[in-house]
Formats: sequence, C-alpha cells, structure tokens
Amino acid sequence: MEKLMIEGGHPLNGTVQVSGAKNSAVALIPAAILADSPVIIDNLPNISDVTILSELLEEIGGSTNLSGGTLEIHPEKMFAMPLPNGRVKKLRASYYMMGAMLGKFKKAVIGLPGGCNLGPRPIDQHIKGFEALGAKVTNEQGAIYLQADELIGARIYLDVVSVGATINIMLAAVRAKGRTIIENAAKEPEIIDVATLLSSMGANIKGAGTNVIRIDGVDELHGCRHSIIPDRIEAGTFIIMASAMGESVLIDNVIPDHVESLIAKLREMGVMIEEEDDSILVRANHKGLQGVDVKTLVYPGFPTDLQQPFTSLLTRAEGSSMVTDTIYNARFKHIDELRRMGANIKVEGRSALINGGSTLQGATVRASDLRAGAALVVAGLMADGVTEITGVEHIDRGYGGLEEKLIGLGANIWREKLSEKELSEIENS
Ligand SMILES: CC(=O)N[C@H]1[C@@H](OP(=O)(O)OP(=O)(O)OC[C@H]2O[C@@H](n3ccc(=O)[nH]c3=O)[C@H](O)[C@@H]2O)O[C@H](CO)[C@@H](O)[C@@H]1O
Ligand SMILES: C=C(OP(=O)(O)O)C(=O)O
Repeated sequence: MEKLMIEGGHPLNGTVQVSGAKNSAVALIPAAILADSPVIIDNLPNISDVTILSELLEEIGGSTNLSGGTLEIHPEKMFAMPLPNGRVKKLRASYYMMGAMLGKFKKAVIGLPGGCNLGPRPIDQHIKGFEALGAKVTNEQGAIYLQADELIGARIYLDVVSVGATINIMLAAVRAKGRTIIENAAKEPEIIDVATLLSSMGANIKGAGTNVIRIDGVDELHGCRHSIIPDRIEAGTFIIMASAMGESVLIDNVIPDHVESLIAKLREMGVMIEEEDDSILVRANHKGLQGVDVKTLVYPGFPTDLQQPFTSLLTRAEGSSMVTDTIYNARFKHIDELRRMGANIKVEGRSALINGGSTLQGATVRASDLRAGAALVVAGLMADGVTEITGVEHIDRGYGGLEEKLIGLGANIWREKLSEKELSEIENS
C-alpha cells in the first residue's frame, strides 16, 4: 500500500490532458457483453475500475486485451457465470453486469456492488426496472439473482432520477421484445455515451440525454469501435486545482458544456475562465476569491462528484460558503480531514458551512473515498508544508496518472510505500 505526498504552495502552470470518462468507461465495458462479436473501446482512463471490469469479463469467459487506453473485448464465449462475490464488491459499476447479463443471457447472479461509501446507495430502481421487463429478482445472502423466460419491453417510471438505474435498464432492454420507455430518466452525458455505443452495436435508442428514453428491442447486437467522451469530473477537478493554485492552466480535452455549472460557480467566486471548443483556460485572480453557496443536483446541475474538491477550494475563499449535497446526504467524510489541516467547517444535516480565508497546513490525512481523496489533493496543493494522504487506492479508482499530470503542471507530488507501522495503524483504525 502507498501514500501520496504533496508539498504545497507551488503554483500550477501549463497544459493538462483530461482522460476518458470513468463513469462512461465502467458502463461501456459491461455493455460489450451484449454484442456477439468484438467490441473495441478507445480513450479509456488508466484507472483500477477499468482493470477490474476487464477481469470480470474474463471471469465470465470473455477475452480482453487492454493496451494504451484501448480495450478489445471478445464476447463470443461469454456465459452466465455467477459472480456473487470477489471483484464485484470492489467497485460500484459491477451492477451494470446485472443489466448486461440479463439482456444477453436472461439470467445473472451478481453480488451487491461496492464503490464509494457515501451513505445508503440503494438499487431499488434498477430492480424495479428489471422486474418491469419480466425478470424475477431475488436478493440472497448479498447477491442479486435475476432470471427471465423472456424480456418484454415496458414503460418504467423512475421514482428517483438515477444514473445507474437509467443505464442498467437500457442495457437490459436493448435486446428485449418490443418497446421500453424510461420516464424520469437521468440526463448525464455518460448516458448519451452508453446509448451511442449501443446504437453502434445495432440497438435502437432514442432520447438519451433527455428525461424520456425510448428503446425498441432488437434480436442481435454486433461489435463496434467506440471512443469514450472526456471525463467531466476529472476535468472539473483540474479546473478546481487551477482555480486554487493556477497562474495559467489549460485543461485540454474537455467538453465545456459538461462543466458549465462548475464554471458558473467559479466565475461567481472571481476565477477567470476562458472556454474554447474543447479546452478551458484558468487564469490567476490576484484579487482573491469570494465564497459562494452551492447545491448539488442531477445533471445539468452542480455534480455531487465535484462537491468534495470544491469544498476544499472554498476554504481559501473570503467569507462564508454553504455547500449542500442533495444527492448524498452523508458525502462529508472529507470534512474531518480538512479540519485536521486547519479548515473552519461545520456540518449541519446535508450542508457544510465553510468559514473561508484559512491557510491550510500540511497534515497526515486519509482519503475515505474517491472524491474525498481528490478534495485532499486540492487541499494538499494549497497547504503550507507537506500533506500525506493514505487511502490512495480510492483515488486510483478514478484518476489515472494523477501525479504525472500534476508534476507536469509544476506541483511537487510523489508516492511512498507505507511502513509496517503505518499499515498496522490503518488495519487497527
Ligand atoms: C459509476 C457511476 O456512474 N457512479 C456515479 C453514479 O452513481 P449511481 O448510479 O450509483 O448514482 P444514482 O444516480 O443512481 O444515485 C442518485 C441518487 O438516487 C438514489 N437511488 C439510486 C438508485 C436507486 O435504485 N435508488 C435510489 O434511491 C441514490 O441513493 C442517490 O441518492 O451517479 C452518481 C450521481 O451522479 C455519481 O455520484 C456517481 O459517480
Ligand atoms: C461516487 C463515485 O464513484 P462510484 O459510483 O463508482 O462509487 C464517483 O466517481 O465520485
């Protein structure tokens, strides 16, 4: 196990390339199960979620070849191998194996997913969708058993706007008989990306990116080649880092529309941002930043996945700020760690109240989840002295080549192996 070390206070300058989107990649890889011939996915991020999903495809009899951001998937020999335990627990997106295997084999056994611990993350809307399509779904000893004689299109209204349920139902419905309509669907760009891949495989999907998606089932899906959209959350994280420590930072390979809610808030704070076709330039504001209030919402609202790194930035803004997470009310595990670094933040219910203007001090802190880790990296870049971040495995789920990218911008960041003593402290905590 390793820890990230950051010597704070170095200004950031230069260009950083954004990778392909994690939350697309983790749906596109399982989607390949539905094809009858090879699928090639380009622009994959170099993250552990991608590696684990590729291994899961091998567990069910597929063959995969991952090289330099391109994954070739051969689904021809895949079968409905039960996956009640093991790798499925290591990430959230293994739940997409349910929709894809149900769609292809009409049956699946998949353990309940892992992923970031953000408080309760039920999958009742996924199950409601599978049942509406005709599957019998049971939960036995922490695994979901799905079985259908045949899948028949249905009208499904989601009680909660859910990215995962929208994609999972699409995956199950593309090879169902007849028409499926998903109402109150999520509209995130990653949903459009998945629909684009499925359409290239021969699926018939209309309305992805709106709140009503219509799917006309087809008998067969074939292989194709697809390139993943840029990661708006990684891009947003670098935009936040540049807002905190940048002199002149170009974030390249980003779709500015996808980060509009973040850009609007940063401009309100006084950050100077220029949008180009597929890049964003952040320039230093020497007059200082102002605090703002922000509420996370479903897309196109402010993304919950940027709430944690944005909170770190607000510790350096003048005045008070309130951050409210309406998607995950317990997504505040980074706050205790930021306090250790000298931040003045109180959590009340779903909100964090930040008294800004603090100069953070380097400290030993722990990333409890992926974006908490990103928040601590932002804090470490701003802090006086050295910050040590453990829990790096969470950060590696979503940020490929983070140190290299930050070193390229002028940060002083490196990895060290944890000592025996540090390992035993973590095990006993
Ligand atoms: C792999 C992936 O793409 N992860 C993203 C996905 O997670 P995920 O797909 O798990 O998140 P959802 O959009 O499903 O969750 C949104 C809200 O709906 C609730 N809910 C969800 C499903 C359900 O069946 N019942 C239910 O009540 C959740 O508890 C949460 O409060 O979207 C989240 C919200 O943008 C992001 O933070 C995650 O990065
Ligand atoms: C919550 C996240 O990921 P996951 O849903 O994969 O746990 C995230 O990417 O911020």
